[in-house]
Amino acid sequence: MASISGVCSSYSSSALRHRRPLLPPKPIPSSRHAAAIPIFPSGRLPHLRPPCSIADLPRSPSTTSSASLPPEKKTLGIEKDPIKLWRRYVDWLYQHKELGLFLDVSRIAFTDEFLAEMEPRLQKAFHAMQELEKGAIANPDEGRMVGHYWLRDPKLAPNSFLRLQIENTLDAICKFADDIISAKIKPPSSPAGRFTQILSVGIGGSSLGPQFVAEALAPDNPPLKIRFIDNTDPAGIDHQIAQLGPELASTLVIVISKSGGTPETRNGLLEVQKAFREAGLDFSKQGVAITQQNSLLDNAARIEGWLARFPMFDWVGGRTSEMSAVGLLPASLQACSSLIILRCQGIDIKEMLVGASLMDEANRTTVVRNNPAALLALCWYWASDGVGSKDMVVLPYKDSLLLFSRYLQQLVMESLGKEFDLDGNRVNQGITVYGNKGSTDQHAYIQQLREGVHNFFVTFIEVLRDRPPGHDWELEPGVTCGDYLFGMLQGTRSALYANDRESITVTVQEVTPRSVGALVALYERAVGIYACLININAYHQPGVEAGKKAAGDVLALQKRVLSILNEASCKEPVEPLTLDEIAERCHAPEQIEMIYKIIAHVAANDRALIAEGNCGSPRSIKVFLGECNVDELYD
Ligand SMILES: O=P(O)(O)OC[C@H]1O[C@H](O)[C@H](O)[C@@H](O)[C@@H]1O
Repeated sequence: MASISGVCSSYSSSALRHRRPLLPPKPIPSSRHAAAIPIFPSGRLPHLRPPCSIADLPRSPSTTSSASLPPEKKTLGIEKDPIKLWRRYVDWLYQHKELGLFLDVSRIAFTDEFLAEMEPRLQKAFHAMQELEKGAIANPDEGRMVGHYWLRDPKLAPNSFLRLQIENTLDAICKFADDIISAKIKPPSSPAGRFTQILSVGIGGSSLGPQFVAEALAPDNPPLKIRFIDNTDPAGIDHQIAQLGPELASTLVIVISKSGGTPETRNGLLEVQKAFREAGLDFSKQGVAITQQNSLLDNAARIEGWLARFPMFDWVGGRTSEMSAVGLLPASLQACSSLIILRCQGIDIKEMLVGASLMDEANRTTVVRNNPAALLALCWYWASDGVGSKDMVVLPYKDSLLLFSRYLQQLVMESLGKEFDLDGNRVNQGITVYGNKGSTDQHAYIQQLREGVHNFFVTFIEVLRDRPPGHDWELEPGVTCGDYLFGMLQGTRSALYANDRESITVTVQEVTPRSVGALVALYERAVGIYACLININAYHQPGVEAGKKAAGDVLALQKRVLSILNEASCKEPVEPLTLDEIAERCHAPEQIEMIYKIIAHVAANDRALIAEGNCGSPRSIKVFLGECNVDELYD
């Protein structure tokens, strides 16, 4: 049995959010004072970027710009006169009639000068987006097209092969969902005679969209309830499997991974398959894969004869895959009331696609004030000086939209958070996104937003319809519960603005498949346009690879450590080793800290490793294995 004295098992991971120090409030010269251009800490000049160089965009030489102002000047420029503000509100209010969606940018204090300056850059961004939609290699590093817009309008796909792939996949999803919901396809050994649970195994873009949509749109008591494994945390996985209990026999497991080789997803699958084996169930009769053709996952699913396989396309990125099989299959399975199961359908995925397609259409106009995604990108640029100097706090005032900010966190931060621009300059770009929901968050951190460090702008998401018709009542004369929610949103917006905190408000009538599709499409396009404005590739994620590689190195080192300990523990008498000795025998003296952490972790997990000494003073520790495995091969 493993044991280690002290507090070795209390290691905690570091904070999730990476914060960049704010730029010092140096004066930024206007174009009329171009001579005194300040050098920023990273050596970059945030307002002097060339246009987006996606595809074959013409490159214009850098020009001096006053596209944004330092914080103190912006504050001075914030309009407070209510009548002038009302005029600004009316002047700038964007409405999408068919979608019932409004965008209010009046509480972002951009100036006419800023608009004029951004206009040519936005036109270049529009051109780049047109090229992207036509099939340009918009992800140059990976040599890939970027085709998520085709998913909701397949006729836009650059050739008929791709169009058919999209259409056929959608047909296959609808048919499969119908067959599952109507119990035409059943689990082999469930007394229920139909699937009753869905377990989605995936991470990042292969999970965040489905989680967001399930939270937003799933019916109250769906006959097919969805749950998620989105980590390699064994306790978290156990928790999900334990909650399924005997219903594992009627669980449809959807394994989602574009690459088909993501370790967390593979581990989740292996854990679930083990649970199936232990329950005497045949996983292949209940497993579905969504992945690229011929990936490791695809091959395993094919060889093992899983229930179904659906394709992920090379030209759809994980974080923009909600309208592919990744998002549509889980959504289409989340059916309504079990009483009418034979006539019941899941979340209306076609409506989601319509919402996204209508929003895409609106975002194709080159008239900036009529283009909601461009307006968002413009506001982001203004509010964060085009360098991410302010964070984006996303506050939907609707419980069902709780996961929108989490979904946007990946979409925005993985797309925009880049070290280099398209010309190879080090820019360390990005915008930090966080938020949960209002008014809940008013009782958590709004205090700081109102009065504390001024390093953010807010996006309120407002939903006009409080609850389905016929259910409302007045809990005070003339006031409903929903009126309170409305009041909280409006009050917070006003209170923040009164203290010079800028905000955007997106309003939808209701949370429906259509409005959810529209919101996804709105932010996808805003990210694309903003990426063009700051001249970065929004469609790759080179930084993620570094962490994955480092994790692989840690596991390789762990195998070496265990192998060396095994060798020493097989000696007669057993030879306990100090950390220095282990590091030396691993030929990795520089890795001694990691070796210490590996030993502490293994020791905390009953893995036959004995560490004597006080973990508070690592040099005193001596380690050996409680069992010698002569045949054990750790490499
Ligand atoms: O879908 P997968 O290939 O399993 O990838 C899952 C996730 O992996 C990486 O972390 C990427 O940075 C994400 O963009 C991606 O969504």
